[in-house]
Amino acid sequence: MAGHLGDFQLEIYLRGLAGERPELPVTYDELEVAARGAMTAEAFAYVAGGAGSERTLRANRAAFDRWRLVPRMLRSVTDRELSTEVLGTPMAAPVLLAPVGTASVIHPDAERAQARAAADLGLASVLSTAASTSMEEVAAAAPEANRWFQLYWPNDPELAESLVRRAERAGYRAIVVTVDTWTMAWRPRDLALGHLPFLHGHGLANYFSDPVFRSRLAAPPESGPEARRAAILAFTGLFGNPSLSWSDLATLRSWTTLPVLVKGVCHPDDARAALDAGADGVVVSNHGGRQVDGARAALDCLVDVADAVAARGPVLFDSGIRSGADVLVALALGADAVLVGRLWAFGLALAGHRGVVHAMRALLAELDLTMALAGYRSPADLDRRALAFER
Ligand SMILES: Cc1cc2nc3c(=O)[nH]c(=O)nc-3n(C[C@H](O)[C@H](O)[C@H](O)COP(=O)(O)O)c2cc1C
Ligand SMILES: O=C(O)C(=O)c1ccccc1
Repeated sequence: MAGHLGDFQLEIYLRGLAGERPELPVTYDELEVAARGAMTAEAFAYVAGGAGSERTLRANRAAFDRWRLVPRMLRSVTDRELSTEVLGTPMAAPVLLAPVGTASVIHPDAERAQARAAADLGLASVLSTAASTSMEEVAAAAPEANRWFQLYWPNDPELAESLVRRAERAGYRAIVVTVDTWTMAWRPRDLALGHLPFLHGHGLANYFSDPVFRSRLAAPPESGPEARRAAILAFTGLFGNPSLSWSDLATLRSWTTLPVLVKGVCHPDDARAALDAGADGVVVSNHGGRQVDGARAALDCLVDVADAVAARGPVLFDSGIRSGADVLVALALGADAVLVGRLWAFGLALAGHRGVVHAMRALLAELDLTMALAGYRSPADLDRRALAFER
């Protein structure tokens, strides 16, 4: 039988027959519990936590529970196709590994493991600006991976341009500019521990390796503890840019020929503004509930944004995807692909590269099996008629 992504299920049962239990959990909730035991309290708070009272973190989940698939039967689902292409990037399934900054607090292999896992599975992977491995090192570690670069647009325009040009040179295939995080939100779990990873030097590799950033320093960061502290402080001073407006997207466009996606769109008017300003696509996201506490669930924003964008460009979605069934719901509501953040991060915490592959394979297997059991052969066949809304 030609390989289905769902074959991971059979593989697990066959190993069970040989007396072996899966070493790692197959559900998000159990991955999170296990990952908690494998991480420092600080790292777990940082990854699992959200903004404020975490209302939006919870709302992201609650929104999924209101949509139910209405399975269809006897529709000949032997030949299934999950692969797709988004803005010229092929992917084995409409699932990307979301940018997760300062991943070295989670596991030393961090973004290398992210990109290598994506390559192993044929998925696309989005590298954070706030990575603990430079974009060139990640490219060298996973040259065959389909890599996109996520831009935190700094308030130093020359640095912004340098980051974008480096990404294009290093073979990244799209720029994902994140617009919901020009500063870190009020995050009580991190505040309670008084801990922010980048103040400890995590997630700064793209800055410390950048010629423009380095030219702003009195001494190179590696020349001693004092210089390193000064470089970290310089980073905090230029990380975000609250003065940006939609018209600035044209400047970003002028730096690169790569497709540009705007990540962090919730309002349909912002989706239109992004496309009017020259973006090629949008990512509906509330940053996994980490930025605006009280913000509407990302899934509830998806419907309105998908309607506003119509066929003008791809609509990607993240914030709250925990299972293959969740992926189906987001696709049926109009997403062309989804990103997952914490899921791969917890896999990383448990077993590095192997853990990321495991967590993603479990998601893809459930996606494939649930899609087929619900009567669909490919994501393109899904639309809102696949769902019922439960109050
Ligand atoms: C620990 C952590 C770090 C993150 N860092 C970034 C980042 O550097 N850049 C970015 O655009 N989004 C970042 N995000 C947001 C994710 O890209 C994504 O929007 C979010 O995790 C999706 O929600 P999920 O975790 O429910 O899948 C981060 C999320 C987490 C959990
Ligand atoms: O923590 C985050 O959500 C995030 O996006 C971020 C921002 C700056 C540095 C590292 C991560």
